[in-house]
Amino acid sequence: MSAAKTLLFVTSNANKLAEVKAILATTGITVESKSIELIEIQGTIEEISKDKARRAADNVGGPVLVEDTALCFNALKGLPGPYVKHFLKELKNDGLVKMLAAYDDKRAQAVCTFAYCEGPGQEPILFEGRTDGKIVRQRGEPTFGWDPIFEIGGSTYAEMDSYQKNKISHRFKALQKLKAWLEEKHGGGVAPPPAAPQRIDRRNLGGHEVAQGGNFFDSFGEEVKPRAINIAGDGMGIRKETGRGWQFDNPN
Ligand SMILES: O=c1nc[nH]c2c1ncn2[C@H]1C[C@H](O)[C@@H](COP(=O)(O)OP(=O)(O)OP(=O)(O)O)O1
Ligand SMILES: [Mg+2]
Repeated sequence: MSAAKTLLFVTSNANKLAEVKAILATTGITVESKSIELIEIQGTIEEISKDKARRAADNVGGPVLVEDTALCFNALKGLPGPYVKHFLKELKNDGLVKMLAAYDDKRAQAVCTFAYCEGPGQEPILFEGRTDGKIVRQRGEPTFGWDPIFEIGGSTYAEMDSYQKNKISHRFKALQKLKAWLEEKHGGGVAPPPAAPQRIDRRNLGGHEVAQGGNFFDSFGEEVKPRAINIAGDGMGIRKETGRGWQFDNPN
């Protein structure tokens, strides 16, 4: 069976989903989603992504796409890497910055690894994207994970609008490879992107879309309840219920 033009992206992260949808919006590939918090093993980035894909395929009983993101500090030989989620949860961005205080080398790599698995028992295929940057003190809106501390070309990811980030990001680069592979599989059947890419504000995650899959979690381990709400009458947003009350953002 050939790869489908509709992908079922299994993730618990609403921000990832929003970026994947934005990046693939003009390609003719439809992204459906299911929110499952998959067990993540210890190992290399590749081993973790493949295992995640197998678990997701077993869970849904069909073709799935998953993704694992790592943030690799040069001075720390690639750590925290795929374990960055736990570091971020406990130490926050400020603590991640402090981890490099003893080192002059602030270089880091953002690594995105998509794993596509055709179904239970099938070998997952990997598509990896890497973006070089450096770790700086927080700048920009803390909308998505470690975006405020990852700087490239003078701006942190968090200081860029979604269009800028999605042009250079680790996720974009990985999806380019996935797209090329799908095009090959379909013999050119996937539509090429139109000239002008769609501009999507990644702070407005589209409550309707992300709400379909179930529950999402942020990097701090708190459940995010996507709701369709209208902020100032000009967009959709996410309403986040935390122990501290309601917030209108989703920082994971
Ligand atoms: O572009 C990004 N910019 C900033 N932060 C990011 C990005 N992409 C992932 N992140 C954060 C989310 C999580 O704290 C960790 C990856 O962990 P990771 O296991 O891949 O994500 P997750 O558990 O939130 O979702 P999933 O259900 O797809 O595994 O880095
Ligand atoms: Mg995860």
